[in-house]
Amino acid sequence: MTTTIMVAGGAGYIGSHMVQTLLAENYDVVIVDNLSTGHRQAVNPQARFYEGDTRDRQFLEKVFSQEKITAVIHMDAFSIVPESVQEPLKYFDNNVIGMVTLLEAMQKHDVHYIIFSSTAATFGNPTKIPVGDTDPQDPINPYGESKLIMEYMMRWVDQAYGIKFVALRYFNAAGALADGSIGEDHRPETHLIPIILRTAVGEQAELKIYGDDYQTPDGTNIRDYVHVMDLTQAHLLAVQYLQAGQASTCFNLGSSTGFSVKEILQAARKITGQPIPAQVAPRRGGDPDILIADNTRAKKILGWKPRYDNVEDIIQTAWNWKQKHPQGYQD
Ligand SMILES: O=c1ccn([C@@H]2O[C@H](COP(=O)(O)OP(=O)(O)O[C@H]3O[C@H](CO)[C@H](O)[C@H](O)[C@H]3O)[C@@H](O)[C@H]2O)c(=O)[nH]1
Repeated sequence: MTTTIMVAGGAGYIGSHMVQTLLAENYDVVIVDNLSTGHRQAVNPQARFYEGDTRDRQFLEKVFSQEKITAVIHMDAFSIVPESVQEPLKYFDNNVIGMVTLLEAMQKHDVHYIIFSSTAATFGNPTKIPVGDTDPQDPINPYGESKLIMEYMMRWVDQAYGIKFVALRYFNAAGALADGSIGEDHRPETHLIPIILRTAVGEQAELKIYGDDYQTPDGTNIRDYVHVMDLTQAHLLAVQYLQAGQASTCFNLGSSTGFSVKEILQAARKITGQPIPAQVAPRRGGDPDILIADNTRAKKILGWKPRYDNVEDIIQTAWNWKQKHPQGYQD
């Protein structure tokens, strides 16, 4: 019997890669996306696409009535940290209210499984590195707070209605499908690797390195870059984990290796063969010194095996995408 999976946010960066992984594994896929940050061109034609907003009860009612959904992969959220600080209500409205209506529809239509895109931002400034799955969560921005609220909501909803969840807390999602056919296209773009590659092709004069006075060996922030296709594999395993009757839980998803901004820049210079000018600028604000995941539990319990263990390989896939789509998606 085919299993139908709804990907909320399936036209977004991670969502479009998720859809690709599910289709490759012969799942039947339903995409829900309002295209506010996703792209029509990123919608995989092999999936059934419903254009609409997860906060819209009538819209969700239509989708859940027409489709027999086994599990929801919820990747639909705003995720720009500085924007969330400027406009917190926009984040609580989109992220938290969207989760309320989605869980309501799931309850009404007897959908028992949800895999949720959470974030390292739920930890705030971590109490230790690497960050373990059960370490204290204390967000320092509304984006992280909204995702933590969503984690809590799912716990209560599981208790009340038996909807099982796996929350996957991504560290720094990066890279693209290896053939460069889909990739990362945020507007505005705030993420390090796409900005570096934009600088490599001369679209931007120089990379601004936001601070070199952090408590790290070269003074720049250290992050844990994890390939987007490795993230999607973890979601697939999480669906299977819940279908096997396992308990709701949360996992940190990262490579468990950290790279500084300067190290990423060096790796990108090597991959692209371009000089990529860079200049140290003031701190951007809200950046913890170091974020590295402890991925032991995800590996042990889900059987997750990240395939990209080399940051140059990750950057290479992002470069493939950039070279094939210099202007990103055309919609
Ligand atoms: O032009 C730039 C862009 C980024 N950086 C630096 O590069 C590092 C990575 O920045 P990103 O914006 O690529 O990623 P973040 O670590 O800020 O954010 C990621 O992790 C967050 C959780 O901590 C959220 O989940 C967020 O959505 C996700 O993209 C940071 O030290 C940042 O200061 C620069 O120096 N220059």
